[in-house]
Amino acid sequence: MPKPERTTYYPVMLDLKGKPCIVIGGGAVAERKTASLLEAEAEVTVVSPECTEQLNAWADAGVIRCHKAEYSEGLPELADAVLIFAATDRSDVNERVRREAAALGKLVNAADDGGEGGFILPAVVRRGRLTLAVSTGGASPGLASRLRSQLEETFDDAYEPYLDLLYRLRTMLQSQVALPRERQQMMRAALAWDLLGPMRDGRWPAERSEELLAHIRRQPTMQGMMEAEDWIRQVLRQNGQ
Ligand SMILES: C[C@@]1(CC(=O)O)c2cc3[nH]c(cc4nc(cc5[nH]c(cc(n2)[C@H]1CCC(=O)O)[C@@](C)(CC(=O)O)[C@@H]5CCC(=O)O)C(CC(=O)O)=C4CCC(=O)O)c(CCC(=O)O)c3CC(=O)O
Ligand SMILES: NC(=O)C1=CN([C@@H]2O[C@H](COP(=O)(O)OP(=O)(O)OC[C@H]3O[C@@H](n4cnc5c(N)ncnc54)[C@H](O)[C@@H]3O)[C@@H](O)[C@H]2O)C=CC1
Repeated sequence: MPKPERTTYYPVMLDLKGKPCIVIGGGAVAERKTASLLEAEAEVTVVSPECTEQLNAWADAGVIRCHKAEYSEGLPELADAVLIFAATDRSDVNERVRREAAALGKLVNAADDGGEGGFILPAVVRRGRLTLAVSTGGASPGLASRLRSQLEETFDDAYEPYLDLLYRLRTMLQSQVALPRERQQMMRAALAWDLLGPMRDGRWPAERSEELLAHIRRQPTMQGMMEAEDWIRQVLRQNGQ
């Protein structure tokens, strides 16, 4: 069988907080794209004569801006947008959005093509600071969705406090340990403690993380990390390992 053409997409994590984005169309697909933009705290404008109940509720609550009109070229919101989404059920309209975006040198996501507009969306799992994204490059969005469900089972809520602890530890070491090599060594030691399991099964309650951080703050060296490790072992033994 001849190998069909394949695009190698470039994955990035965008910070869209407070950034203007525009969604053309107001159906189920537009709602899903808008929901993920809101999760990222983007400023969303929707342009569509008809909108889903949820989109209307967001507009009424002032969470998004909504223009109840058909798309037409030259919208200032489109020119200002960092990202553009064409999500109507009319391929001719989506194509016009794609052309206008291209003329402005902007990236566009078109819901009805295999990614010609510049970018496609992955299926996403979030656990606090952890983001897992799955893409099949447009080959099978349904499979991307199924894999996302599987990941949701494997990667549970324990990752949220676990990553919060790692984040706070890393931030502390960045300000207290001057040598990057020593910091890296200390972070490797912290990862090896593998506190995820104990956080999951209740052997490591949240206040223990505070105590651990205080301990390392008092002695931000490899020696301090080794002593912290002994203390962790003791805590876990007490809590019935
Ligand atoms: C190229 C891409 C462009 C883009 O939209 O970014 C695109 C395109 C198209 N999707 C279609 C159909 C479906 N899309 C989904 C679901 C999702 N689609 C998403 C992304 C993408 N969809 C991008 C590629 C992603 C990748 O492959 O990696 C997800 C991951 C993310 C999101 O949308 O936020 C989200 C899952 C979220 C989750 O569950 O977590 C389902 C399943 C369902 O609804 O349950 C179906 C029906 C089953 C099926 O067809 O597989 C059609 C055909 C329409 C038709 O037949 O008319 C097209 C158009 C075409 O292929 O030309
Ligand atoms: N990328 C994806 O994940 C998926 C993409 N699709 C594609 O996305 C398209 C849209 O799907 P749904 O949201 O389910 O359709 P829908 O029929 O629920 O919504 C279509 C929306 O487009 C709006 N619209 C129509 N003409 C317009 C215009 N001239 N200007 C502005 N808005 C206009 C309508 O008001 C309506 O809100 C489908 O036709 C299909 O091609 C479908 C499923 C998944």
